[in-house]
Amino acid sequence: MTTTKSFADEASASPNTPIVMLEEIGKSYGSIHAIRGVSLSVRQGEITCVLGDNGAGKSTLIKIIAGLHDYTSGRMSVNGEERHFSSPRESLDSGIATVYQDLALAPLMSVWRNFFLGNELTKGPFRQLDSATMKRIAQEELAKMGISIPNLEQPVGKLSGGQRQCVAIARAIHFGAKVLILDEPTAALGVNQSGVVLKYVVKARDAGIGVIFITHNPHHAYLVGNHFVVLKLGRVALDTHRSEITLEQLTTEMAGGSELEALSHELRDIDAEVVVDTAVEEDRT
Ligand SMILES: Nc1ncnc2c1ncn2[C@@H]1O[C@H](COP(=O)(O)OP(=O)(O)OP(=O)(O)O)[C@@H](O)[C@H]1O
Repeated sequence: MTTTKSFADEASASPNTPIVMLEEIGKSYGSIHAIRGVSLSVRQGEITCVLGDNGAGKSTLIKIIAGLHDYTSGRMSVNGEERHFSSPRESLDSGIATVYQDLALAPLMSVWRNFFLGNELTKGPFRQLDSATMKRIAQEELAKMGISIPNLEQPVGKLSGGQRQCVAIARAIHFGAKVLILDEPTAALGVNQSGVVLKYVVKARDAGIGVIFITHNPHHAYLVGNHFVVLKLGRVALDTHRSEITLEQLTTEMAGGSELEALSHELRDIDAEVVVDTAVEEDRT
């Protein structure tokens, strides 16, 4: 299916209607079920955090929404319309921008060139690059997000990891993203840099974007999230609103939650058996 509607056409959608909705989505690779029965809603001006350990199915979920893989069961709708993306371009044209951990930036190119990478502005009959306008817009857009990069001529590779994430987020918003998928944006960053990125994630939300924040860090998720979905072995283990969970509960859930509790019971039982066995041994002697 290749309907490519601009999100500008969807301005009348109610803020409470999910922009992207996954219902019981599943994806199998042959006999391997990467995810099963996953439901998720992304709403305007909300941050939905998707948490999960390695192999939980986070990447698979991103790939489906970003148009890299089709799903094999369930239903995905964008603005109420069922969609099966067959390319990343289709997802992007539907207003969904994905910022990957390894960022699609060209490290040796200047910050402003990276900002317009693939969307360059031209002028005149010979379509020369309109560098002056691109620099001005990049400066304005970054300033709007509160991102201060004094020299936009410097190669983007010279920026800190956090600044690079911020440039990628600002770029996605400028080019009309209504949904922003952030793939572990703080995974490779220290505390300060993570803080900078989380601030811009909140700014994106406040600009009315629906954010999907993929992370394995419950502390980062809880700082910014409105909604939390924990994936385990490809299934939803927890789906809850911020008002219904504390950071401690979220952290416990991520650390293994009920499995840890079951394990501690088992260990206690083993302990008790050892005590009984020892007592019996002592009685015999
Ligand atoms: N192309 C594939 N072919 C076969 N199995 C796959 C494929 N991609 C993912 N899987 C399996 O699906 C499950 C979910 O993987 P996925 O990469 O989505 O998890 P993840 O939460 O993103 O993990 P990580 O944080 O380690 O990247 C895993 O068991 C994985 O081995």
